[in-house]
Amino acid sequence: MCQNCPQPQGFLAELIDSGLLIDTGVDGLYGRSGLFEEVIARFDDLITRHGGQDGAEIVRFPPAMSRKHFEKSGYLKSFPQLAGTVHSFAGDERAHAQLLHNVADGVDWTDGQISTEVVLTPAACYPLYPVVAKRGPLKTEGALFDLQSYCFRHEPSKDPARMQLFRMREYVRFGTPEQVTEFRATWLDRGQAMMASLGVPLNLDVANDPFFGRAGRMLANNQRDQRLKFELLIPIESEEKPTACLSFNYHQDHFGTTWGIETAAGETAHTACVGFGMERVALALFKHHGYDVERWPASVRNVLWP
Ligand SMILES: Nc1ncnc2c1ncn2[C@@H]1O[C@H](COP(=O)(O)OP(=O)(O)OP(=O)(O)O)[C@@H](O)[C@H]1O
Ligand SMILES: [Zn+2]
Repeated sequence: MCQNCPQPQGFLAELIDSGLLIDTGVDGLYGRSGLFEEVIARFDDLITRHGGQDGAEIVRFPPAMSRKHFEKSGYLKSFPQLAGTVHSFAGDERAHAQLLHNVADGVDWTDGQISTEVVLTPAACYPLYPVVAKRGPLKTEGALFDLQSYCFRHEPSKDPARMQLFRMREYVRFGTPEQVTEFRATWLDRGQAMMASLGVPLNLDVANDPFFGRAGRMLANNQRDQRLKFELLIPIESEEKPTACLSFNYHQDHFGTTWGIETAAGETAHTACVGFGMERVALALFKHHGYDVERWPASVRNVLWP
């Protein structure tokens, strides 16, 4: 073991010692144990038990998306600091020899890399909008989707709840402003009831996204003032700064305009989503109920293992 490298501390160290998370040497990039995955699967099932009756269309994308779609989505305007792009080698044999030299010398070997047609998915719903746009105008009842994906965000941290690669389950609603705000109101109630049944302390608050730069601060203020984003917070790494485990976002016509998605009446569609941070919820359960799931409160076990 590296003697001079800082070793994980606090909750992260406990998670690694207990074997639930597996250290890779990169902050925010962890392997998961079978037990950790079992808890994720049980929570995934709980979400379906709360939302499955709404008739959402289930869609799963791999954890990468079209670079063209990503560019058009506007993500780089708001969050250039979080984006992860996929590059690849495309040189000749000389360039290959140079690359191997650079690797051996421990110097940057990536300058010859060229961008591929894929980038890493930043939020589970991003690959969906162009697909919905391509289908043409929505039906009168709008549309509802059930998504889950690994997502990448370049925000390396020692906080185990802030990962670089994590799973997000989402329900995404498309329709008129009334349809979409009703969906969000329903999930604000449901999400709180669902998490309360897991016996963890929670608190709902208005929030904003970490928009980049000076223009971003205005966007963030506007998002807060208009109450477009709510987060269900649970203390994980810190009591003072609880962690967003569920997010409820009303995008207004942002994605409808970006992608040209129309309602049945020919208006620009509004969208909203509820996002569940799968790893964050699992971490919250281990934090508040301990590492031995056999000893979790019976009420919580009954909810997860009905
Ligand atoms: N770095 C991360 N690691 C693990 N889960 C995350 C991370 N970022 C977001 N999530 C989860 O995905 C959900 C939806 O993402 P969203 O963009 O709304 O989060 P966020 O507002 O960026 O979170 P935060 O404010 O903590 O950065 C969040 O509610 C959270 O549970
Ligand atoms: Zn974030």
